[in-house]
Amino acid sequence: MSPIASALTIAGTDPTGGAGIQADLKSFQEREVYGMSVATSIVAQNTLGVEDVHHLPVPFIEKQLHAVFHDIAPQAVKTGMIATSEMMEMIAMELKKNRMPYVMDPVMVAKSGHSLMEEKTRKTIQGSLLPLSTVVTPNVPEAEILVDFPIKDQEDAKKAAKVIVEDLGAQAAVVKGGHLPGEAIDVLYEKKEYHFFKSPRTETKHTHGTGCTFSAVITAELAKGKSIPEAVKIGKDFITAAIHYTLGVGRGNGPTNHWGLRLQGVPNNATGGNDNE
Ligand SMILES: Nc1ncnc2c1ncn2[C@@H]1O[C@H](COP(=O)(O)OP(=O)(O)OP(=O)(O)O)[C@@H](O)[C@H]1O
Ligand SMILES: Cc1ncc(COP(=O)(O)O)c(N)n1
Repeated sequence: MSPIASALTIAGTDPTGGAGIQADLKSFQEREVYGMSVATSIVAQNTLGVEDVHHLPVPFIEKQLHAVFHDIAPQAVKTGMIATSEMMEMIAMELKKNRMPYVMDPVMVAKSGHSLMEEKTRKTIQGSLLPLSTVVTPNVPEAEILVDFPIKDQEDAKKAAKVIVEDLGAQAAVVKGGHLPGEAIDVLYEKKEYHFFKSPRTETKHTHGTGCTFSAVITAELAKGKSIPEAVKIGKDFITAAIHYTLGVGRGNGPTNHWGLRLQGVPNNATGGNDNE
């Protein structure tokens, strides 16, 4: 067993720290997992919206990945914003060479409405990254694109999670309930079973980066060797507290509180890494 667990995020940036790589690193740190990051796109954004996006050249993203893999082997990896098919195909090749638990957050559109993924890339996912994933964590609009049918309620979310696993080839899928009315219920489908993770809905506009944070915590817990349902449970508790203990930062849709769960006195369960070498 490695002395400590480490995790890698491959994603876009948010200079205001609420979403993307910055939110992922804060989440890894809170779970006492050593965090590493590879940037795919530099995004000029804040809590008011996305101003501009600069994609890094694919060979440069590849160099960053090599820099990590040649030095510190992570025990788990996640992807967030992967804007182009070329990026996606290169990352898929690297993940095939470096196998470890892999969480895919299929980021497509920012809450502010700005597209973070080219239209044609939405289809590339299915043939490249999705079948490699240990857990896929779409929100409702993303799941609708992946499965190609509307999701109006929990029954539809259940169907979608099953299709993502049984037809599209992910090991497990969590369809998040943030965009459905009522309680915030996330549906996990894994090993032919459903698990439901429920929390009251907090009435707030400060939900910037909730999906990034949730999937980063799942990644951190898989790096420690937790099972998928255990990791999702911790992810859900973490994001529920992060939304509840709002910081009130920012002029728009503010970030969540990454130390919210700590305020409830919940231990981080730090353990050694899950050896997958
Ligand atoms: N208002 C809320 N109150 C409580 N939980 C919420 C709320 N909104 C979202 N959640 C929870 O937050 C997590 C992320 O869900 P959401 O559907 O917002 O993801 P997302 O749209 O991908 O997020 P983002 O695009 O901001 O990264 C899920 O566990 C969801 O249930
Ligand atoms: C780099 C990056 N990744 C993901 C999101 C999604 O977060 P949200 O939907 O809350 O804007 C984002 N805004 N920026």
